[in-house]
Amino acid sequence: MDLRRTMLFMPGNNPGMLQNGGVFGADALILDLEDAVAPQEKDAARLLVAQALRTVDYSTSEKVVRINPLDTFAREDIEAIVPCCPDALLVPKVECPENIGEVARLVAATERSGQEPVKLIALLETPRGIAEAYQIARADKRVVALAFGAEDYTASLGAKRTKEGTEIYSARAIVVNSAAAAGIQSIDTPFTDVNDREGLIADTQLAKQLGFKGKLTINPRQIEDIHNVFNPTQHDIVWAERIIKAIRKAEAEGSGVASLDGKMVDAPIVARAERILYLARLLGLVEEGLL
Ligand SMILES: CC(C)(COP(=O)(O)OP(=O)(O)OC[C@H]1O[C@@H](n2cnc3c(N)ncnc32)[C@H](O)[C@@H]1OP(=O)(O)O)[C@@H](O)C(=O)NCCC(=O)NCCSC(=O)C[C@@](O)(CC(=O)O)C(=O)O
Ligand SMILES: [Mg+2]
Repeated sequence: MDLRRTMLFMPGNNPGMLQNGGVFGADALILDLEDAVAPQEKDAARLLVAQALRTVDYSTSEKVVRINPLDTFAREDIEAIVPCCPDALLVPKVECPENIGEVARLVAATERSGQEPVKLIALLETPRGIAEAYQIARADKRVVALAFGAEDYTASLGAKRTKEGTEIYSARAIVVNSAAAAGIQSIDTPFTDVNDREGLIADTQLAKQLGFKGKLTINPRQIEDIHNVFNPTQHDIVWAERIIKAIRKAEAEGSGVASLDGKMVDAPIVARAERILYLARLLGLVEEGLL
């Protein structure tokens, strides 16, 4: 599983940000050719992003490029960017599975032989995209995640954005459920007030509670807080270890159900504990081979 707790946007027309992106420890970096770049700067940004992919060391961060929508500059973006070996493309304003099919076809036609296949992440930010989320998630084997964009979504709805996010609750739930049904990740919308730490933490906790596996990120100062929310706590890890021990003991005694602190422990609880320990091992929070 690829970690995508944070996916940091870097405007594709900002050489300083593109140069420094690797030092912040984001799980993924999104070199943006879409909304962060004005129409008259698209050509220059495409060249800059291609150059950055070839020359900048982004350390362990996944390299993702947000291309433009199919009805604008997607073809030019794919032709210029795919040969520079990004790990994935973030495809904005995806409305139907055919959009993904078309991008996948263009990517396949551009990839060089022997090149690692470029993954796709579908950004759902329109009412129709939300309505077709599951079909989009299953549209092509390259699709590894659904991401949610609340600003464009609420603009299309004509709904007012609030800090509490009641207006995006149902769309968030659909994105999470559709991604899980298709066996891929879901990534939440960015929190746009970079000076409101408390708000960011609360919004990320809500996203995690709903089932999201990460959050789009717009500023390096947001990374640590988002990681802290998505990382398993020491309390989670201790709980998960106790669950695994309890179920192993029950199994040794011929039972599939255990009891811990008076609560039933069965398969879904064990699966949750295993996920916590898997993530903890991936993050180096517990020793390899423990349990
Ligand atoms: C928000 C702000 C202006 C704040 O500026 P500030 O100046 O206050 O930041 P400071 O913290 O003071 O910066 C301290 C130091 O960090 C450097 N630094 C800052 N940000 C950095 C970064 N991202 N990458 C690398 N470096 C960075 C900076 O250069 C400085 O370096 P230095 O001068 O050397 O000290 C700035 O972060 C920024 O531009 N973010 C990216 C915004 C963006 O990409 N938006 C489009 C994508 S979202 C989108 O499209 C979603 C959606 O699709 C979804 C939907 O639909 O909902 C939609 O449609 O909305
Ligand atoms: Mg958008």
